[in-house]
Amino acid sequence: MTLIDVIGVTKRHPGMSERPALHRVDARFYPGRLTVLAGPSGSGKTTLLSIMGGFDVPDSGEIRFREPLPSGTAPAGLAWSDAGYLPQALVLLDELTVAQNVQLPVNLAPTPPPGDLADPSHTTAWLRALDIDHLADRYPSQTSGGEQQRAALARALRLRPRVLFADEPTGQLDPSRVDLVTDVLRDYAAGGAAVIITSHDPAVINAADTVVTMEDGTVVDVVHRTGRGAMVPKPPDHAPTW
Ligand SMILES: Nc1ncnc2c1ncn2[C@@H]1O[C@H](COP(=O)(O)OP(=O)(O)OP(=O)(O)O)[C@@H](O)[C@H]1O
Repeated sequence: MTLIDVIGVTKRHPGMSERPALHRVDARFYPGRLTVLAGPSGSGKTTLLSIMGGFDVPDSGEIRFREPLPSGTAPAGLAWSDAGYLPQALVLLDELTVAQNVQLPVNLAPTPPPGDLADPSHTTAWLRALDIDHLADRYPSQTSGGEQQRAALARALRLRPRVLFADEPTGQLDPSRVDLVTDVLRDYAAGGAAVIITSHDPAVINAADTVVTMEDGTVVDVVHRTGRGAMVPKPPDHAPTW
């Protein structure tokens, strides 16, 4: 079963007169998989991700969420516990420390998170997993771009969302940290979440369970892997549109 269906989505940004950013895009996203949106610069990856995450709206077409996501909800209505989003711009708050930034979704949640999820030990665990626990008490401006990127990823994962959207999550990292973050994303997906990211990095694309390749605002190829390196053209329940 899919978790997210993208159905006939077209998007023309303001000022785009000719080719739209997305043209009748159909795509399906599955839980338990790390999916990479790949393709050349300007092919529409960020636009698709931001529409799925509720930061932009399509001109036509729709995004459908399936259980356990709240079906019938528009992307902008998703809670942080449903969907975490890592934008390219990171948007860390400068007046909060790294740890406080990561804890922020707990403090902003309209209802208390379940179990002990509010406990700051979860923030510490994400900081440790992403190798930035030694920076917990620094302010973002006192950290490197790659460290800020990992802090923003920890924040997106903090409420253990069922889907994670991440725009170029390794774009500012050196190769060893690319491997670390890729492993974290793979492990998180293996726990049952849909992890959907954009990337140009061959190492990240190679580690993906599914690679959706875009060109000129359309999906031109979808490859699912059964295990590392083993490629299959389609999953068993795959629909003919893919
Ligand atoms: N806010 C905007 N206003 C006008 N055009 C935009 C805007 N955002 C994106 N575009 C255009 O839409 C198209 C798709 O852009 P998008 O950012 O989705 O591509 P991308 O595949 O994510 O690129 P990259 O790999 O460089 O991040 C491009 O032609 C881009 O110039």
